[in-house]
Amino acid sequence: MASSKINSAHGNSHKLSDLHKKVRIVGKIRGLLESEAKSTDGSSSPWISVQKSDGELSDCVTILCKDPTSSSKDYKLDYCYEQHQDIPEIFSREVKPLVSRIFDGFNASVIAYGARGSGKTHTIQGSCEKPGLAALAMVEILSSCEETGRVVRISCYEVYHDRVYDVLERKEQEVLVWEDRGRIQLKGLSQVHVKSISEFNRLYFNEFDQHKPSQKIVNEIVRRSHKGLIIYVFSCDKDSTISVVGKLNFVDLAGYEDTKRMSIDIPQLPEIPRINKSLYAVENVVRALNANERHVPFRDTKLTRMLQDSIGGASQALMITCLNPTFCQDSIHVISWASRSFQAANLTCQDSAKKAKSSARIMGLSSPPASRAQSLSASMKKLGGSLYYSSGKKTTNMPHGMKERNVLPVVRPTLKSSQESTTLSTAKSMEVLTLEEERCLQSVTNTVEPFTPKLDLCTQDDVEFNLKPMTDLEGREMENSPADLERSPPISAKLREIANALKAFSTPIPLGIKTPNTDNIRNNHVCKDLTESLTPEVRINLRVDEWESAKAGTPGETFKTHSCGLKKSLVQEYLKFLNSASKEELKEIKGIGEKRANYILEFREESPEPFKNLEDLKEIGLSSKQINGIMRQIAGQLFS
Ligand SMILES: Nc1ncnc2c1ncn2[C@@H]1O[C@H](COP(=O)(O)OP(=O)(O)OP(=O)(O)O)[C@@H](O)[C@H]1O
Repeated sequence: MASSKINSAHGNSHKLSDLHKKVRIVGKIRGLLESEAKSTDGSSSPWISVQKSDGELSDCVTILCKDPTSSSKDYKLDYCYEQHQDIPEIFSREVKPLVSRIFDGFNASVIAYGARGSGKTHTIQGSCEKPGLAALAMVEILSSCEETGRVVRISCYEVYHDRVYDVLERKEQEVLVWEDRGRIQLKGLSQVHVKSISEFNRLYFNEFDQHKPSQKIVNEIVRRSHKGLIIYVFSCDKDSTISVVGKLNFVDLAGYEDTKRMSIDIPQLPEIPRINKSLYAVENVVRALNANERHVPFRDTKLTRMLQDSIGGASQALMITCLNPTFCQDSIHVISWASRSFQAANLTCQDSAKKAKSSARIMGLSSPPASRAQSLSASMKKLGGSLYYSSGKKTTNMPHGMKERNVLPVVRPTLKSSQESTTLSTAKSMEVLTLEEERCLQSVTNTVEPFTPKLDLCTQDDVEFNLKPMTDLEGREMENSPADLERSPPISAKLREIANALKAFSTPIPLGIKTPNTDNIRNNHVCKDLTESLTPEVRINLRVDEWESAKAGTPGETFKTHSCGLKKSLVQEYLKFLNSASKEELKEIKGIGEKRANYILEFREESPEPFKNLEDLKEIGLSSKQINGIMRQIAGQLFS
């Protein structure tokens, strides 16, 4: 990976590749508590250690965790602050650059995540004596606003049981999270004008400390919730019209705790499963953002919805993974998740560089970088917004190439009225980012891939599709995930018919019939539309080639070959369906709403059979994960 670095306005170095990351993921190992220092044997090596292969210049760091119950494991993150590195250092290296972005019209978020007692509150909130990142940011923002005449306001909230409550103005009523054309509105959340740091301290510490005694008692029962602070910077023009310049969010997430491992002596709080669910939701959002997935599940919880305009789109976020200095199984869980999200971002960076390079090769472009984007967009326009190989085959590797006909709406910078102040700032940010990232993309990868920063808005289509269950670290579906609760009714009748057709197909296989008995199949066949597709190519392949070869193998091999053949048939049937079904039939399929159906039809006008393999489904805005999910579900229907 490119190790070239650029210096920010504050003398902090950031890798060029970091500019592509939505969420930078760093670790922080908490300092030892007095009690821990006493019980720690100074001669033994710590359970957690950080390796920086290239010193401070490392692109990433490796965190080695010694698990007494199993072998040591290592995890990679963007960076990790060790015990001796304290909050002011994290502030100047990580948060200060975000603060300066607020004044440029961007939103940003700093989120602390970790096991219980790992130092999240210490990092974000700190105390009057040892201010945390939020207070340090406030000092910086206030001093800058003093010079520019800008106004600072803050809001504090608490998310408890997926309900948002105002902390500065206590009331029974919960805060409502509304989305208005991509703008997140928090109805009922008070904003308080802050002019000095002492005013801020009084509001911030007093309000939160009501719920958080500074001296914690082990196994204490306190209300456990996520706590957030929003710092808004407003500018005031000559007509005294106030508009938001940017906002900076600080979130102190509730601690992760594995309930399965909790001792029976420790009273289990009823909110823990819900807390863990909401932590998974944050994880899923961060991973989707870093993996550059088209769909980001912001709608899974109130908290992720609240943060939508401050971690998605043109915003940037910092995730601080707080780690316990003494052995903690929950910290291993947390760091393995963080490492996965970090790697998702890296794979995306490498992937887009590779894709762009191969596109460049395919297009045979040899023009200098500056003119490449132009020539590319010209060819795209000529070809109706799609990229084509010279052979006429559509490329599937064009994550941004679909911008001319996005299935998911793309927020374009529109400068409308002064009422839309937040939109104004977002729009401005996006313009700036487009240029910045486009320039950066060209210098890092020397590519021709067009870059379109997007703020994905969830449409009704996405809501329908967004019912995929949240998964835990092992990819298991979480119990009672919102997706379970709202799981859509059984797959549409059309797919059931496909499944039935496939069941019918599967019958003759063990008999070793080389050509399908179409009469039998037709008799069992319930789907009139599919009668034409009773002898799919794949079936013949299975009979003649695979079945024959499998016959000679062990029962295991035979079974494998047949399963593989069935899988191929299922895929072929599904693709055939997408290539031929009417709009209404398409809309019956989970994941396909009005927009995707229109898009498919439009696609079919260009080419009679646009879907030749599952990869082609990416062109209707589905990610690999979503495609796999659909196929798994269809296959599951065979046995329902
Ligand atoms: N860097 C540090 N150096 C020394 N002590 C620390 C440090 N960070 C945290 N602590 C102490 O560790 C204890 C736990 O920290 P903190 O309350 O911030 O954890 P937490 O992750 O917010 O816990 P919870 O999940 O319960 O909210 C506190 O007593 C705090 O003062």
